[in-house]
Amino acid sequence: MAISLKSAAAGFLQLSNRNTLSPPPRFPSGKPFVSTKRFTPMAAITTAPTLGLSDTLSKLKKQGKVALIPYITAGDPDLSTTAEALKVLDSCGSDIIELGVPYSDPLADGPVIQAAATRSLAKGTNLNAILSMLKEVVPQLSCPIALFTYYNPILKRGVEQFMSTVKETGIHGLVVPDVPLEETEILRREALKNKIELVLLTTPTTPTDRMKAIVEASEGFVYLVSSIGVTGARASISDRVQNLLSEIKEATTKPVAVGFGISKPEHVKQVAGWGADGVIVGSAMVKLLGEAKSPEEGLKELETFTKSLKSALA
Ligand SMILES: O=P(O)(O)OC[C@@H](O)[C@@H](O)c1c[nH]c2ccccc12
Repeated sequence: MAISLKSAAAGFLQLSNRNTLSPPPRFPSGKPFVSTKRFTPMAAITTAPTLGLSDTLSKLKKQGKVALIPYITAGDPDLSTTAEALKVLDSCGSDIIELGVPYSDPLADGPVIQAAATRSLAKGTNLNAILSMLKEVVPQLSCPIALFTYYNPILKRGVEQFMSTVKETGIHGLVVPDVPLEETEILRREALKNKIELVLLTTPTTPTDRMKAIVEASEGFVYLVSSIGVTGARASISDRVQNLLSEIKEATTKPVAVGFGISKPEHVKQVAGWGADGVIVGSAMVKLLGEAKSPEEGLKELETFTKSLKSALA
């Protein structure tokens, strides 16, 4: 079941109007992730710590570049492939990677990401397994990771516990699409305490004063949702994004990344040309990985696709 992001005008998704959040999902009892691939400890020790989200984006801005920000769903088709996919995305020039925690009720997701979450949960993927995988893989990456989760898995674990556990993995950012602005205070406080950048989202139907509050509170970058509705590749990107970008840029000097629907090199070029500091591509990446004939096939297609998007930003 997906709800239109139109309702996000009141904050994010209308979940804030719920008296009680739906019961948190029961995470399957997946085994902790144990990679078959070992990295040489020296690589981990000598790798310079990666920059955070905002530092990465301001460095790119100084170079006159726009960030490529892929999203993939953790555990689809499986966690070992996710670990390899993070390395492929990093080596193909991704500047930030959004890693999605699969959730049983992904209200803002379209069919591709919903199906990926269902497959991943059916495989037994859970937050603990994702975090142990990240502990192993993050030191091998040169780009920062932003963990992407709905609000419930955070509430289930407790905000303080969630933030400190997540910080131990070395990730830099957090994106929570359905946290109502009114409830971000505790999230922001705990995120700041753990030096995690909490990214907030604004949409085409968010009233200007609310957009300004969101932009003010957002860390790392501001996520501009390009169109109403749910995630999913679109044939074209609305040129309304250009005006939305200028409105936001009048309100802040923080970097703004655009997501929703972007699925081709020409989309990437267009959105970058409209002044975006980052371009987010999710469903198109998830489809390649999750629907390939084999994990190896999916990783190869992911590499080719990511390189095509990267060259569109050159
Ligand atoms: O899938 P798309 O249309 O390329 O959009 C990016 C999106 O996948 C990613 O940022 C995301 C995944 N799930 C979300 C839920 C809400 C907002 C954003 C997201």
